[in-house]
Amino acid sequence: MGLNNGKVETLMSDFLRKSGGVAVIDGGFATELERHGADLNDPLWSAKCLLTSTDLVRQVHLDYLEAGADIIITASYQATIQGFGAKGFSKEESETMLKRSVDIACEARNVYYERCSNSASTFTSDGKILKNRPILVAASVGSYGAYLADGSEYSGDYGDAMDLEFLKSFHRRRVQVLAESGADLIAFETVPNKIEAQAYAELLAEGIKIPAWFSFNSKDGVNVVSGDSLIECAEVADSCPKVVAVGINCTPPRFISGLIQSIKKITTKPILIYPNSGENYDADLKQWVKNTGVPDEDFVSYVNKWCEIGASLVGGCCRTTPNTIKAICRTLPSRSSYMA
Ligand code: MET
Ligand SMILES: [Zn+2]
Repeated sequence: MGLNNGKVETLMSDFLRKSGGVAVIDGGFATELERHGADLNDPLWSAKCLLTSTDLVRQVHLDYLEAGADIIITASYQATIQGFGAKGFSKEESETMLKRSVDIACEARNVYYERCSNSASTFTSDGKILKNRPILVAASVGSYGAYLADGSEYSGDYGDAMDLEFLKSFHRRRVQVLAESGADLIAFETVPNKIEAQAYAELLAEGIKIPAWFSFNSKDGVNVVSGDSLIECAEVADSCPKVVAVGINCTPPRFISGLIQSIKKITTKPILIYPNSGENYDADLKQWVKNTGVPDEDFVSYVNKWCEIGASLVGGCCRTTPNTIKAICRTLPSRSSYMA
């Protein structure tokens, strides 16, 4: 076992200890860019802003840090070499764009640390949190379904012909580039099925030098969106030494407690959760629509319960905002010490 392995495996436990046991992940990234006027109706979705609006990308990262997030997730969710290629970019240019997503997040972290050291208090009059603390940059990898940009990250249905080698070769170079980019870890987000989890696990074993988290999505509170067993998906993550946290994102808040209970039966790794606002994505309309089922009242009121039953990383996904993250920080006992 090389030097790096030791560091890889303890990154998250060290970070959580320094963060007081619970760490805060940022909130919706793409939907926050949209709230600021970005038009993401494009196969690249949020990654389009890596081409057109890098200042806005940096600003949204900074807004989340100032709202109290300890982990910021890069704009690379839908950034793929194949997706950039379809727009006429060369392989080299596409790789530069992937690296840029990490550079921008690291720049935001540097600006934030500067603001912290120049500020007399940790809580400014306009409600910003300027507290020097460990901050991680997580390089986002969205699924093959996200690249397809047809909503299939919410169906997980890649057809019967899909195979593991295809998915591995689809993601391989992207994962290698992000792993060498200066990010602290890779966030495999919104993983919709078991075969994609297996592909990621096998890619990590190909000499990737940074750790990763696996975060699945569910639309029934029992299985992942494809209908594959969440337990089996989480077992894939659990068996992978470089995976330092397992959990759920972009899933309605009302399902989260049950999903945490399932995951904790099969792993002792830290559990992460960052639900969406409880609305559903309509792939045809390309819009988030209110669901007609059980209402998801302000999910912040559930956060301490989720931590009591086993979550140690909490944030928000689509349609959540810096205000959501601020409210999460305010409600966590370990964080309220430096909140006004
Ligand atoms: N980190 C990504 C974002 O917030 C996750 C999207 S889930 C569809 O944009
Ligand atoms: Zn989401």
